[in-house]
Amino acid sequence: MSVQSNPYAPSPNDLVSNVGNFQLIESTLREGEQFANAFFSTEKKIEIAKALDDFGVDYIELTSPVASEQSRKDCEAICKLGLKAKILTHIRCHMDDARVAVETGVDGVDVVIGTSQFLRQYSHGKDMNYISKSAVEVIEFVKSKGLEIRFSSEDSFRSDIVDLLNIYKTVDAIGVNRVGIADTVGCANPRQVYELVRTLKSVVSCDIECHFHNDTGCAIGNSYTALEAGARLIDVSVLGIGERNGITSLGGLMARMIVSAPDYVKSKYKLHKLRDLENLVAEAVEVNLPFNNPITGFCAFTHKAGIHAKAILANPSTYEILNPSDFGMTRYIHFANRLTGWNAIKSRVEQLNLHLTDDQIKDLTQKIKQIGDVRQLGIDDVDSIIKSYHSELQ
Ligand SMILES: CC(=O)SCCNC(=O)CCNC(=O)[C@H](O)C(C)(C)COP(=O)(O)OP(=O)(O)OC[C@H]1O[C@@H](n2cnc3c(N)ncnc32)[C@H](O)[C@@H]1OP(=O)(O)O
Ligand SMILES: O=C(O)CCC(=O)C(=O)O
Ligand SMILES: [Zn+2]
Repeated sequence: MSVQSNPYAPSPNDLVSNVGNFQLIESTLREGEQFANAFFSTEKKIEIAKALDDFGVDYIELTSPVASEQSRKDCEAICKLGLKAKILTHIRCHMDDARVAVETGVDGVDVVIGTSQFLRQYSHGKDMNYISKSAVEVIEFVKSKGLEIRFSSEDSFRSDIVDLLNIYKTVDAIGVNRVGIADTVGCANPRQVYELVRTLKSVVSCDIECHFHNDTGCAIGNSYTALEAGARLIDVSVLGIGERNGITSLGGLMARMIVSAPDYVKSKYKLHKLRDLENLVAEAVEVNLPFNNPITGFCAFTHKAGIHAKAILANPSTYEILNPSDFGMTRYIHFANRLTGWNAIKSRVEQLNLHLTDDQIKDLTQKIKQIGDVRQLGIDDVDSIIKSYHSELQ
């Protein structure tokens, strides 16, 4: 059989794509703290930061140190842990915030200010001239302290494109490390993302980071498209927790990226730790893992209908684009239902170490379906139907 190249990988001729060379800014301890249910004690923040670091994220973003006294102390405590991931804090575009941030021990500062008409009018009330001046002042100050600095325009997709490009050009010219695009209200679609990132890439030389809210369900798709268009960094949080219904989820993005850049993703991230990480955060914010969560949802690798089960038993790739073992998970063939087929039942008979001919298994399958027509079946039910069918034949 000929070796086929991966159809989901970027084309080798696509020189702008960062699909196989992306970084994660993990924001569970910043955006995630804005999730309605979130309250993280200092100990819990430290536990989550260590788990994120162990998973392999590149950056950990923390709540602004001016949010509260304890937020500042927690930021300092996490900086002292000596993690491999770089520690960032996230502040308004204001010298008062910047002065506090640079004293916390962080490796870098993420600065943001709204550029859309909505935010200019109703949030901070400043015009583009003021925004540009304060951005330059904050960036030069943070740089003078030897720290990384990123400048981001909040609500980028509802901002005027000329305003956006001007401010990004200004900050790029003074040596900002990254610029950020933020889909603060989750309004952007993948095509708009591709166009904005490509346009921005043609006017700045620094890296581009993207932040996508999931109000309209596009966060993971938009993140992928941003990387295709040349963005380098994506903001994520565990389970996607954040303001409203949150942002790109770490696990969801891993699912997408392992398909397109398997070697990169597997070598960089400890994927088998994803489930523990998600359980840790889910428990901390008192939610269950969503049933349809990519990778770790309880049925993410469960195959039910007979047609699926037969093919999966023959070759899992028929109905799986992700390999559960890459994440320390296992697949499951759901045979105790009326949609089952004789191939699934045969597999169960073999697991029970029983011997029946194919014709007997087909007959047995019809009996299981008859019972499945009147009530929900459990594994134990079907196992006893199989066992009594078998013993009646003896
Ligand atoms: C889209 C995002 O998620 S951005 C990140 C959001 N994160 C946070 O808000 C962190 C938690 N926030 C807080 O603890 C508080 O809001 C603080 C400490 C930052 C500010 O608290 P307060 O001074 O009481 O102000 P309040 O929260 O009511 O209003 C926000 C203030 O920030 C100003 N502001 C808002 N965005 C920005 C910005 N990007 N740059 C500079 N100033 C800004 C507003 O003008 C307003 O100032 P005002 O008091 O002069 O009107
Ligand atoms: O700093 C950023 O880039 C994003 C800020 C934010 O959370 C948002 O705009 O939704
Ligand atoms: Zn956000």
